[in-house]
Amino acid sequence: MKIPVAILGATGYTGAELIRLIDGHPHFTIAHLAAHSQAGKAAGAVLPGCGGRTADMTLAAADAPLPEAVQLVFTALPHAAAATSVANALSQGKKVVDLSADFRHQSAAVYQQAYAVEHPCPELFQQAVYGLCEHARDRVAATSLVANPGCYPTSTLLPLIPLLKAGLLDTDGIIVDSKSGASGAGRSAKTDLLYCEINESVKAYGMPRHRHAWEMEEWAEGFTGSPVRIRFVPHILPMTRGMLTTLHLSGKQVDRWHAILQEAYSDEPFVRVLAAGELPSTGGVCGSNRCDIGISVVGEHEVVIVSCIDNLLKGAAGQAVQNANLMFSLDEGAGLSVHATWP
Ligand SMILES: NC(=O)C1=CN([C@@H]2O[C@H](COP(=O)(O)OP(=O)(O)OC[C@H]3O[C@@H](n4cnc5c(N)ncnc54)[C@H](OP(=O)(O)O)[C@@H]3O)[C@@H](O)[C@H]2O)C=CC1
Ligand SMILES: CC(=O)N[C@@H](CCC(=O)OP(=O)(O)O)C(=O)O
Repeated sequence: MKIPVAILGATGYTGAELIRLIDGHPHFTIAHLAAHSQAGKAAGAVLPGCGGRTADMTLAAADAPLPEAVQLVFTALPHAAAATSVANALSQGKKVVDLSADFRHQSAAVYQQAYAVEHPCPELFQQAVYGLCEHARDRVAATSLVANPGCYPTSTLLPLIPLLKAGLLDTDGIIVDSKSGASGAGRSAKTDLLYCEINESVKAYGMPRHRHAWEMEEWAEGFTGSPVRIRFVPHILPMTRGMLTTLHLSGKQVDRWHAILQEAYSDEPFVRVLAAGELPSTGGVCGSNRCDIGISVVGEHEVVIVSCIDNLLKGAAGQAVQNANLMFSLDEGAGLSVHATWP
């Protein structure tokens, strides 16, 4: 018997990716799909990529009661809107993986600083686990609420955490420069994301402090005990999906850093540390749940690290399924691919 799953926010980009992953999953099955402005329509009428019998499912309203049989709920809703759906699902005894930012912070004060809105249910912060799977397995397995990490923080924290743990990084003034495909901004139309405005163009945004800078700093310290100061500049590129993050780092014993990262992730199917000096590309990871990390020593104390993920997979729906697998004591890689859709 497969485990029945609900996806709230099924008509968005991450929702569509969740449908694809859950429909192909050996242990989960889709029992309920919900949307907001598109509620009442068939999934296939709103999602051109959705096929099979799932395309005929009617989209419920995001706040409609969940079927009793549902054991797991993915909330792929905008931040602030997600929190109340999460609270409702938990009160009905469901496990929840929340893809929004609503439970990624440890205090309402930090959330409010980063998102400029008051949190609707801060009492749930206590039970939320920040689901960066490779560093939070045991806690994820033991909770009913996983806060799925943001895409930029995932691509930043995976290379940073082992080096911080080794105590070799200068922690003051880490520069994180990221590039994202336009699907990172979601499906709702925004004028600055029109084809004519992003095609043949690259732009930086989110300055002076993008909301993910708080998340990166909070969890770099949360996982390692080392307070860090991060200057983060995101960019949007004229491509659909993929994320490339370049970290400009300094510290000591830089000749050891490659080995430290390799050792940290040698048994991890979804994190690949490339040979010394080799750098990754988004094309090498898109379609997979992998994070590829490349490292280049550029001075006696200076290093450039480049990490790549698919923002919709390891940066969102893929990591969400990885977390769900852990919550249900399944094979962590069930339903996920280590292979990209290359070329
Ligand atoms: N895109 C990405 O790469 C990543 C996204 N995320 C996060 O995942 C969540 C979903 O993102 P994404 O799929 O890109 O978003 P989209 O904008 O593509 O989709 C949003 C979804 O939420 C529904 N929705 C919109 N407004 C409301 C509302 N007020 N109440 C309830 N439901 C609503 C929409 O329904 P309808 O279509 O019916 O209006 C749609 O299903 C967000 O919190 C986002 O920050 C996290 C990591 C990466
Ligand atoms: C390109 C783009 O706009 N990206 C989004 C980040 C992706 C996202 O959805 O953010 P969460 O991970 O916090 O949910 C942004 O900068 O706000």
